[in-house]
Amino acid sequence: MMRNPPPPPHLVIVGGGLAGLATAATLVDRGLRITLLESRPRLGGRASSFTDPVTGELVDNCQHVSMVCCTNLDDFCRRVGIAGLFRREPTITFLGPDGRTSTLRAGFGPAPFHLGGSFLRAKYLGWGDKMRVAYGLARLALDRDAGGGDRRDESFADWLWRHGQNVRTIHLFWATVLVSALNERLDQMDVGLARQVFVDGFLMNREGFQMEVPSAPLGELYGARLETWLRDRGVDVRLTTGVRSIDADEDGSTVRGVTLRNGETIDADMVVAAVPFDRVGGLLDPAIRGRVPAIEGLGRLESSPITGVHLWFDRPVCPLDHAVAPGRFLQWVFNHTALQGRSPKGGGQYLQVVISASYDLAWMSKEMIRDAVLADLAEMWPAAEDANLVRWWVVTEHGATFAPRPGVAALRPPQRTPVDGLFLAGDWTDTGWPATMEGAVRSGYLAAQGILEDLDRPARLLRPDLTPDRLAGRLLTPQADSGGLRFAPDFEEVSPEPAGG
Ligand SMILES: Cc1cc2nc3c(=O)[nH]c(=O)nc-3n(C[C@H](O)[C@H](O)[C@H](O)COP(=O)(O)OP(=O)(O)OC[C@H]3O[C@@H](n4cnc5c(N)ncnc54)[C@H](O)[C@@H]3O)c2cc1C
Repeated sequence: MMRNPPPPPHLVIVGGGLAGLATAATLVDRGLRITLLESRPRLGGRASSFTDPVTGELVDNCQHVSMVCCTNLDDFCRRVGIAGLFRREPTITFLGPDGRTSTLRAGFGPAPFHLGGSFLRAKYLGWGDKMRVAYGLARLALDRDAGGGDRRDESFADWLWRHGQNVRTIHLFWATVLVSALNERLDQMDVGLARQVFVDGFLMNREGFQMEVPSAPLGELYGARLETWLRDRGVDVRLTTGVRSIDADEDGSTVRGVTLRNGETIDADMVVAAVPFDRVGGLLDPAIRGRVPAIEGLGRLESSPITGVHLWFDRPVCPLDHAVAPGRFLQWVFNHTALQGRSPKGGGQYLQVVISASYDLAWMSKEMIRDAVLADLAEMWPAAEDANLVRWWVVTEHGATFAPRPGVAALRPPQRTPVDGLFLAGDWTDTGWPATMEGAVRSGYLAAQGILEDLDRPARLLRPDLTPDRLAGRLLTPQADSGGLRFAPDFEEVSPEPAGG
C-alpha cells in the first residue's frame, strides 16, 4: 500500500519586520510550510509608512537609507524583486555651518585613500582640523582591537579625546558621520561599532560609502510588495495577528507552536521570534525562558530615539537632492520631490529631515521641534524663510534602535537557541552589525541557515561583506599579514530579478 508522504515541516515566523521577512524570503520554495504572523495591519516593522489621514498618501515613519556595503540587504531586495526601486547616490553633499557646500565622492587613488581628495577639499573643516581628523582616522583604522581588551567600557568620545581630537573635530566631523550611522551620542557609543562604520563603510572599498535611497515609500517596498511576493509563493501571511506566547513541551526543551492573542493555538515544528528585543522575553513561556539565559541580558539593552520631520512647502526650498548639515540642530535633509517625485498638491516641495539619537529633544513639543528645524532650513536656504508650510509631521520613534553602548556585543544573543526548533531574529541579535536594515536581514538569513541545518539541508545564505580593495584589504583586515581576503565565496548565488517583482 502507498504511504502518504509526511507533511512538510511547519515554520511559524513571529514578526513581519525585515528580519522576519528575510527569513521567510530565503526559505520559500524549500519544502516548508511557512506562516508569518504580524501584529500590525502591515508588514515592514520599523521600516514602514503610515497613511496620512488628510491626504491619504503614504508617509514613511522616517527616512531610511542604506549603503553599498550593506550586501545582505541588497541581496534581499534583489531576491524579492525590489532592487530597482532604490537610487544610488555616488556623492554625499555637506552644507557647512557657513553655508558652503562640500561633496564626498571617490576620487583618484585606491581604497582606503579614495576619499582623501574630497576630505582635503571639505570647506567646513580647517587645515588644522583635517590633520587632526586624519591622525584620528589612521589610529582608528589601524587599531584592529579598538574597543576591545581592557578598554571595553570606554566610550567613543573618550577614545577620541585620547587620540588628540578636540571639540571642533568631534562636533563637525566625528559626530556628523557617526551619530546618524549608529543612532547614538558619541559619549555613549561603542568604539568597535564606530570603527566598523569607518572601516567597512568608508575605507575598505571605493563604493562602500555610497548611499542607496528608496525611490518609493517604505510601506510600498517592504509592505505591499513583500506581502504579494510572499503570498504568491505560498507563505500564509496573517496581518493584525498578535502572538501572545511561544510555547514548548513541558520541560521547555522543544518548541511546540504559538498561542495568539485571541486564544487560537498554532502548532509548529520551528518558530522564529523576529520581534523587537524588548518584546521577546514576554513571549517565551517560562519553561523556555529558563533554558535561554541570553534573554536575561536583553533586559540590559537600551533604546535610542530618532526624530523624523516631514515638511511640505508651497514652493521649492532646497536646491539639492539631499544634504548633511554638520554642526546644526537638524542632521540630514532629504528632498522627496527630487528623490521620489512627490510634492504637495498644486506644486511645491516635500522635505524629510532626520535627527538621530534625539535624546535632547525629549523636552520639546512637536511645534518647537518643527520651528527649530525651520530656523535651520532658513539659514541653509533663504527660500525657506519666504515659503509657506502647507503641512507637517514630527514623528519620534523612542525605541528606534537598540543603543550601541560600550560592550553591547556581549548582550546580543545568537539566532540559534538551546531550545529545539526555536530561533531568534532581529537587528538586536548577534550579527556584528549595528541596528540597521542590513543587521535585521543578516539576522533573518542566519536564522534561516540554522533552520536548514536542522533539516539536514545546509546552505550558506549569508552574503559576504563587500570585497575589500587590494590595498585596503592588506592594511585593514585581520589577515593583513597574509594578504588574504576575509571570505571565501561559498554562498548561494541569487540571480538579479527585474524591478517591480
Ligand atoms: C525612525 C527610524 C529610522 C531608521 N533609519 C534607518 C536607516 O536609515 N537605515 C537603516 O539601515 N536602518 C534604519 N533604522 C533601523 C531599521 O528600521 C531597523 O533596524 C530594522 O527595520 C529592524 O527590523 P527588525 O525586523 O529587526 O525589527 P522590527 O522592524 O521592529 O520588526 C518586528 C516586528 O514584530 C512585530 N511584532 C512585535 N510583537 C509581536 C507579536 N507579539 N506578534 C506578532 N508580531 C509582533 C512588530 O509589529 C514588527 O513588525 C531606522 C529605524 C527607525 C525606527
